[in-house]
Amino acid sequence: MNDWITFALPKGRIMQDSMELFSKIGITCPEMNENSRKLVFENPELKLRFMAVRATDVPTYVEYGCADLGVVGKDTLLEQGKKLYEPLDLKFGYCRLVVAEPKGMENSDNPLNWSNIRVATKYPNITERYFAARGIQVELIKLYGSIELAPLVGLSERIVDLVSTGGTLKANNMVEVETIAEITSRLIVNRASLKTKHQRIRAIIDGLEKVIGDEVRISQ
Ligand SMILES: Nc1ncnc2c1ncn2[C@@H]1O[C@H](COP(=O)(O)OP(=O)(O)OP(=O)(O)O)[C@@H](O)[C@H]1O
Ligand SMILES: O=P(O)(O)OC[C@H]1O[C@H](OP(=O)(O)OP(=O)(O)O)[C@H](O)[C@@H]1O
Repeated sequence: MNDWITFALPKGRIMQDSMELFSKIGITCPEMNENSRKLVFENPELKLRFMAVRATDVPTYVEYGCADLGVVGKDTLLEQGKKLYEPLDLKFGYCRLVVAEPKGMENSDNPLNWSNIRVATKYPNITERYFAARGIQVELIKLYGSIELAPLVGLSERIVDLVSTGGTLKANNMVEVETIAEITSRLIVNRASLKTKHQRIRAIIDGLEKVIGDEVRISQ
């Protein structure tokens, strides 16, 4: 089995973009198109295996070598701070990590005057670091989803969360006040696999790099 390549892919929105990109360098898995509750899919002809995992668990599977390669949002990498080899920005999954607050509040609320604030977020480490660098003390409330609910019910006025279309903020009567980071999906690689399966992994990285470069050039 050691000549197989295993990918850890997040079950959510990144999965389809990942497989679309991989198909451009011949990495495919017809078994994944079947509707099932399976978590591992194989393409025996190409000796490829795909694991469908929670987005936040992708770095763990790659770190421990259960997967040779993984696709994960930069937000998750920044939050977890694991030392993983991250050779490629895959350029999809674009969104921004922002500070937001209820609409109207921004008129009287100058971020330069913040000294002690409460923030609800899925990203406590990034949030803590971001505000600490500016000398702002932050009381963190860790949530696991639907972050935009927090200000509506008085849990916290401010949130740190991802924004893509801006639709969720708007629907919940909130506005962005600061951008913390621009986010895209990244390819991550297990360091030992990079040595033991060097040829196959190098070919995948180089192939993807070329496809992404070509796409960027065409779109410019
Ligand atoms: N609205 C969005 N638009 C574009 N990309 C997004 C958006 N929200 C999240 N992402 C990116 O997709 C990644 C996975 O998000 P997804 O919603 O699929 O999983 P999740 O529910 O956040 O994670 P988990 O399953 O571990 O709780 C995020 O880490 C981020 O990089
Ligand atoms: O700007 P938009 O295009 O509206 O996207 C932003 C929303 O997408 C993500 O939530 P997700 O759908 O992952 O749900 P969750 O909050 O339950 O994690 C993010 O946490 C925002 O809530």
